[in-house]
Amino acid sequence: MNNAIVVENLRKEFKAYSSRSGLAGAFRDLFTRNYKIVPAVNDISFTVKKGEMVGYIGENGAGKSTTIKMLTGILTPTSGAVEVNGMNPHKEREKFVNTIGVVFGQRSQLWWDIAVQESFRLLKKVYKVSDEQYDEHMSHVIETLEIGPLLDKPVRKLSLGQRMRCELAAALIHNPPLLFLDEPTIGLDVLVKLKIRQFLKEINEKFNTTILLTTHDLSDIEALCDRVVMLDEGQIIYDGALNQLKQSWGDKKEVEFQFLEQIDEEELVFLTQNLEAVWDIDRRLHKYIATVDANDQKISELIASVVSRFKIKDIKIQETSTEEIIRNIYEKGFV
Ligand SMILES: Nc1ncnc2c1ncn2[C@@H]1O[C@H](COP(=O)(O)OP(=O)(O)OP(=O)(O)O)[C@@H](O)[C@H]1O
Repeated sequence: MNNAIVVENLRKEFKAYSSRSGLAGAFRDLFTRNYKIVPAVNDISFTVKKGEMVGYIGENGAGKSTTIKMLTGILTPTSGAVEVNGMNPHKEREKFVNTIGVVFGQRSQLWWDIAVQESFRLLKKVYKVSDEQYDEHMSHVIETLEIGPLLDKPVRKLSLGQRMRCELAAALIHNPPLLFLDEPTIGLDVLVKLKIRQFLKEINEKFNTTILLTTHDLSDIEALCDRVVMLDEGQIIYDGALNQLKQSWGDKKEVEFQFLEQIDEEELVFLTQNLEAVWDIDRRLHKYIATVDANDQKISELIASVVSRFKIKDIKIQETSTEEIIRNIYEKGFV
């Protein structure tokens, strides 16, 4: 068995009630069955190999958390099949939960009012981890994530960055072969982010831990994942190497024109007709940022025509960043 996750035609439908206002409206909707069925996850299929670190990305509401909830057994699929670590997450629950670790960045897994080490102790019991296993594994985790001084503090007294490091440590108490991380670096400062990324790389290398990572921070994905699965309105729109995604855009570059003065509507039409996509305009600074085909001949012709027509202050050309590539895929559907 080489796969950690196998998803086949997975679907989750929710009832979307037509929002009548107030409690009475909500009850009326419920009893009059005034709702539409909306697929949050729409017949998706993908596999993740053991030891892979995969970025699971998509805009708000794309269906990422719903997928993770089905993969961890929190939600039951409407249809389709899921196999995680060779098991159905809804059967053999006790055995199953021992093989996964979960971090939901937006929701605490730790008990709010008790000291972190008490939470750890309770989880150790839940997962039936022996004292020896705990000491051997967790002393390293605690040291690497630098959470030793936090262990006797109640969770409610921790900062977000401190709590997230403790959440990650808690997900690792039983050293699971598979980690689901749903926005683990949300709201964290750069140093904590770097620490968490470094740590994830380390456990992946040391234990061959499989990681499915959901984040809106593409620098997390670039730092950790070779592969991305991209979701849009519940459907997979890209599944492949991050590098390949970049290469498919290798023939495009971004050009920033800064003019000396405001250009008028007619000139803007000329500009948009000659550029592939103008996507950012700062009228105050007379700046226009656009994607162009990276064919050198075409770029120099374009620049010559712009220079002859406008009073130019500055022109900058650069490779399109991954962030822009992905934004453009969502906006324009290019892959
Ligand atoms: N319990 C629920 N009942 C009804 N609709 C739901 C429920 N949970 C999620 N949805 C809907 O399903 C869709 C997908 O939501 P989901 O939370 O999976 O998106 P997401 O990709 O994780 O978004 P985000 O990046 O904002 O966290 C959304 O339209 C959401 O409103």
